[in-house]
Amino acid sequence: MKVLIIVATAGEAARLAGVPAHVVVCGVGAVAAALTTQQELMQEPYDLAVSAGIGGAYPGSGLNPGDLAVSSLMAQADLGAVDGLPGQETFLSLEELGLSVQPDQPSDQPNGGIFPAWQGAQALAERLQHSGGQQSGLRVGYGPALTLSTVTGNVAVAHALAARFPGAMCEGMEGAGVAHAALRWGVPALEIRGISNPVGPRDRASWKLGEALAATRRGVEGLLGW
Ligand SMILES: O=C(O)c1cccc(C(=O)CC[C@H]2O[C@@H](n3cnc4c(=O)[nH]cnc43)[C@H](O)[C@@H]2O)c1
Repeated sequence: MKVLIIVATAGEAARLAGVPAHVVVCGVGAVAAALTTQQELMQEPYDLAVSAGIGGAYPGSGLNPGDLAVSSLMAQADLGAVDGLPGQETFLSLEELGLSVQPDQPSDQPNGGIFPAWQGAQALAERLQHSGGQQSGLRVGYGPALTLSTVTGNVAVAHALAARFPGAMCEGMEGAGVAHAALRWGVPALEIRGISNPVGPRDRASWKLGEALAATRRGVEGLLGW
């Protein structure tokens, strides 16, 4: 299987050195990720496009820093509108607004920026949990991977996002961009995130970057059968 791996930063790419896949650094954010994915898919055919790197774990995911999240879907979770008075705001998704990221979709089936993951994702998560996980204590979660342009910085918003996406595992800033570009090329997509921090109040000093990067590599190696 020929795999394209998109990471946001050079530090994330360095920790994937030597893996048998094409690893590309896109910069931070879904737009950067989509543009880079598109550019790579235009140049060569791939069987799978993967958004990989560090990420936050949602409350209720059961994941802690150093664990691993494998996506069941990639969602651009902040696409929509906020309605209502201050303190009583509700979020309206693109689907609720009758809008779509795919202009060719029938108007009664809008795509609100939610992209299903590669069909092998769940089996990968189970395999990683049962093989590597048992030896090293690595916990592997399988569920929605949310993409946001602004990192979530408080518990209330973290819970609201987790309520909108039941079973939400992780938050990053690129996954839906990779998935959106891949969809346009008919290439399956997947997101793999090593957990660096809980989603919520910003406490950058406590992030477990080394452990998160190691978990990301474990996930990528498991995917590539390496
Ligand atoms: O200093 C900060 O507040 C800060 C906030 C977000 C990310 C960073 C980075 O240095 C890494 C950028 C990279 O990290 C991913 N990431 C990691 N944790 C989260 C999160 O809780 N929510 C969203 N994104 C996260 C993201 O994909 C970026 O590419 C520093």
